[in-house]
Amino acid sequence: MSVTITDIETYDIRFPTSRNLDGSDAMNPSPDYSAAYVILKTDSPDGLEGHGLAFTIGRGNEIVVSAIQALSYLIRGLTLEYITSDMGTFWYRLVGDSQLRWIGPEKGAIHLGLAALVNAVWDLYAKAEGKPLWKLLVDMTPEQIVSCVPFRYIRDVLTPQEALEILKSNEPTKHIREREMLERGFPAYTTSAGWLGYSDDKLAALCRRCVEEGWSHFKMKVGANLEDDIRRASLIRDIIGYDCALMMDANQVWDVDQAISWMKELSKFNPVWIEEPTSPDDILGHARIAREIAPVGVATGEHCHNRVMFKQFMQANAIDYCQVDACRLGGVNEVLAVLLMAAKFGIPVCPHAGGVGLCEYVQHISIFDYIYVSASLENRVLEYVDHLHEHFVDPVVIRNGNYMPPTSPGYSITMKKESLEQYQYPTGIVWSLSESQSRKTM
Ligand SMILES: C[C@H](O)[C@@H](O)[C@@H](O)[C@H](O)C(=O)O
Ligand SMILES: [Mg+2]
Repeated sequence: MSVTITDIETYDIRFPTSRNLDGSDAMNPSPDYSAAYVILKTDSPDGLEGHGLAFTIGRGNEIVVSAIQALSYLIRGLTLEYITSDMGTFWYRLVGDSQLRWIGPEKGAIHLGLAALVNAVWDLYAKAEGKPLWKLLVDMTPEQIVSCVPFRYIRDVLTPQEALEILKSNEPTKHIREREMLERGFPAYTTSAGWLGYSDDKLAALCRRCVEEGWSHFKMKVGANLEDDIRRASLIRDIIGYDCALMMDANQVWDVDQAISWMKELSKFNPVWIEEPTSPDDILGHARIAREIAPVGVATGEHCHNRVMFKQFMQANAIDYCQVDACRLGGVNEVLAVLLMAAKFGIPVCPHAGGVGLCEYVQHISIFDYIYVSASLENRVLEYVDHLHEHFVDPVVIRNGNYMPPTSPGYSITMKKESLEQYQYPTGIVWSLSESQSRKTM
């Protein structure tokens, strides 16, 4: 039975995370985790909907909501059958609108809006098929997957034929890895303790709790002040020891030379990687940093806005870890392109998560990547952050520091109705109350 997308609803959802400095780092001292949220309404008698979001950190979320609205005419009235008969062409249709393309192309707010919409379509598709997204992808043939991938601009490093070969080589054994995932889950690391705005006491208490909960991989924020970084890294190492892995994240604050000298100081804490050491666009800068601070690895991706950027990072030996982001790239289709390129280059994919809904999204990506694309867990860990999961209908499940595969149909990104109401900006109760309180105290 065919399902038609009849309407597109958008929501500006913001959580006041800056009040506790959750999510704070050297570049972003007070983020309000936010979602430019979209619901695809359909004419299905059982109320089938597709949900998607793009993550932002507060102000400007309304711009991404406008981007979704601007793109929505390209989807309204289409049937799911028509879209899924050729997902690749559908993706080019969204990315190819000549007038909208001018304000990208394939980057910035317009691409974030596109990501929310594309992911909403995949959510709808997976729900209609009655499968979680990772399973929908795992059950596809290599040819079906390749037909979803945008190869434009990346054929010089990965042809459709090569992509097909990667998938075909893993197809006969994918059931073994699927069983393994269902039993053990996908290994994760936690960023929950290491936010820059947390006091030493809070940092220490959270690290202790994470060790008790079974975590063995930790990420801390660095980059604002070297003495603070050294003190905090010693504190963390005292608690987690040297058998656990420690990652560091500078969120783009350094120049290239500064990144190298700073990391020479911090390398005694044996970090696995330094993340976003400099501008996310400086591919050759990352390559130099990677050369000069090895064996500490270089990771980036949460601000890597399209597959072309990732292509060049990989070609230039500028990244050791590829941190794809489910809604910075243009949704599932473009993520598939990056997973396949990473497999060809032998670069581990460790997606960016946290934020709001990013953990819910990327668990599907990593599980699919392992089962069908990379077939390896070596050097692969998926980020986890313990915030805001209570707002989702189908929140992530963590067991012993591993993500357990979602079982409900869809992309796990559907937010609870009451959360959408309460956190809508600026009219939801959470924001209207704080507005009236601040007026009273003026
Ligand atoms: C502002 C955000 O919390 C960032 O600090 C966060 O995405 C971070 O870079 C991460 O890697 O989780
Ligand atoms: Mg980061």
